[in-house]
Amino acid sequence: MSAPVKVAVVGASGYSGAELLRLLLRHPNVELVAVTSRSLAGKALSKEFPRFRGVGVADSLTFTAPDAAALKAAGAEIAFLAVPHGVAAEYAKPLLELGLKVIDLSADFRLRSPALYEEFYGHAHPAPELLDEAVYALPEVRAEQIKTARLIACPGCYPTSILLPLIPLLKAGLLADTPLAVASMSGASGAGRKESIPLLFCEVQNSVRSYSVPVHRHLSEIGQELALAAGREVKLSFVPHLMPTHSGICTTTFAQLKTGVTLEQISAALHSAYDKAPFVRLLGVNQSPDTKNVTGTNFVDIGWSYDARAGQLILMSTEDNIGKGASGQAVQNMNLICGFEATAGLLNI
Ligand SMILES: NC(=O)C1=CN([C@@H]2O[C@H](COP(=O)(O)OP(=O)(O)OC[C@H]3O[C@@H](n4cnc5c(N)ncnc54)[C@H](OP(=O)(O)O)[C@@H]3O)[C@@H](O)[C@H]2O)C=CC1
Ligand SMILES: CC(=O)N[C@@H](CCC(=O)OP(=O)(O)O)C(=O)O
Repeated sequence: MSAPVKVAVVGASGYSGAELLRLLLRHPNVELVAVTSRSLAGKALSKEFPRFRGVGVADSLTFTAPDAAALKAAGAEIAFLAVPHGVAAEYAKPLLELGLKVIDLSADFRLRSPALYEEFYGHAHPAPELLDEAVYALPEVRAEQIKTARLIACPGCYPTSILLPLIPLLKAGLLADTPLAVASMSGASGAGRKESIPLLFCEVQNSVRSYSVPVHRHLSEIGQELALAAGREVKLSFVPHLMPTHSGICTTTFAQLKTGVTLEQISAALHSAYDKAPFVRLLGVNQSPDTKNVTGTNFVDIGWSYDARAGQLILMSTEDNIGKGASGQAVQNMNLICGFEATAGLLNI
């Protein structure tokens, strides 16, 4: 067996960072060499996350302050960036210059257009010169480009659940050119591990609420990727909701079929796209996916239905926001870059 790849996690104290640690500590082809956090620098990893005690190298790792040169000196070949957008680009630049590959979980390299980034993120792009080479890394859609990339932009959590059912249908030209409507619900870990009154247990429990209407920043990347799939602009409304769970995303999308298109054609397009995709589970017609079946995994479960009375196609998908929606997908991308088994380290259920 070849030597394991040496990896570092920047932002290892956050929710997606900790999920990366969980996956990487048990990955058969990976050696975790550095974990960073500004606030926890100097603290032992297994003191902050006792669940990792005794697992792999966890007991010998201590958080360090994030510094590109130090990660290089630790031997890292790949750096995962699990830090906020706006910040990630600042780390990506020196890491790439030092010869590391970068797998970014933030939104910094997802959009092709710096102007679109500025419109949706409220500040100028910190490293527009890197946008051309970054790959929007949905492994089921862009595997060949991911394999040779040195800068990976992992898709957002909501977008992953929305794009996977829609892309094959748009590519096959099965959907009418009418606006799509999308409603998604996310567990609270989607908002990150930060102090915030609206995210306190007592504020979140027994409550489901929509937010960021009418424009959530994920509309930018969803629109970009749907347009690439359809070869035309695709209009959509998107309403996210916060639900009182730790994690999980449940998405429902309403679309209209082109005249004459049947549900059998929808099923065929989805099966043709995903029958060989190890992390997309097609549940079938009138089958509702459930977040509890994907929590802690890298799976996306997809069901679909047709409401003949309203003339609406209904696409239903579930995933774990920090699994397939973030850290699982990031590891799936690493597996592609490194030529590992597609499922290496990811077949936890
Ligand atoms: N949570 C989720 O479901 C998903 C998250 N993402 C993306 O992943 C990234 C991380 O998200 P999440 O894990 O939720 O965030 P958290 O708030 O839970 O964690 C953020 C991490 O980044 C570190 N950090 C914060 N500011 C800086 C800074 N200026 N420089 C260096 N490190 C910093 C924090 O540690 P410290 O402050 O100690 O340095 C912490 O380790 C974000 O870009 C997010 O949008 C993507 C998909 C889903
Ligand atoms: C519940 C919740 O608050 N979710 C977050 C999802 C953010 C996220 O993870 O954003 P990226 O995927 O772009 O990195 C939000 O809506 O802002």
